[in-house]
Amino acid sequence: MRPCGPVLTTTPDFFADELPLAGSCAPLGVAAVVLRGFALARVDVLWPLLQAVVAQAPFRHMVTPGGLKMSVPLTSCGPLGWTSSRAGYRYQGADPASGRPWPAMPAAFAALARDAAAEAGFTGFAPDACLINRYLPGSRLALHQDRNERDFSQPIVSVSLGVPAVFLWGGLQRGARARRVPLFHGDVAVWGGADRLRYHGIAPLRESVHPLTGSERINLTFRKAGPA
Ligand SMILES: O=C(O)CCC(=O)C(=O)O
Ligand SMILES: [Fe+2]
Repeated sequence: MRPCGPVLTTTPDFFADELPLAGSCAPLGVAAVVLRGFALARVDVLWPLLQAVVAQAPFRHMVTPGGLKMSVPLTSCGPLGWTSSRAGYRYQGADPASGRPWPAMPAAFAALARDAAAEAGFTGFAPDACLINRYLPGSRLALHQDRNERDFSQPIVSVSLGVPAVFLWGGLQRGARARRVPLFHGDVAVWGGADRLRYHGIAPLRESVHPLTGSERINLTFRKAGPA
């Protein structure tokens, strides 16, 4: 992993501080890092590809196994898509809303995930799932582990677009105190190895405006979900 500077623990004024951070890197753990602005130079390519994915598989609110409507609507691309329902959390090859396969993962998405993983020390990352979350002001994601994947030797690569958010970075136990780490447009968080099962979440999104996404934050989470 490349050398990392100190973690930014306060939220600076949005956007004014975004560009100076680009290219720096903030350690989250022994095998976890935020690569500041890693995706920025690729956004012009990623954004229209994302619109095409969402046109085929629109965002939808899923229901938790406990019967609650999730506050963050989501969709997926790639061979496998993460789903939640009364029956539990699982990866599926078809979009339950349409019965059709999820849209293909654009090559530029997979390349970004591979390159960010390599930058963080995980070479050869080949995601088979890209979960896409859409946050509106007030949307949040409760602390959770990403643990529906088969192979925990593979990292998680998480790309932030649009309005900044506060990433809650916890421990290996649910009760551990979570650090608050701001994530900006273009930042890529990567966690694996000893940090692969760290609890994490997103604090309620603040009201803000970004030139690309308006009041929204979009997150792309790349995983290797299926068998090797
Ligand atoms: O939106 C984020 O940055 C995190 C998303 C996440 O943890 C998930 O979808 O499992
Ligand atoms: Fe997660």
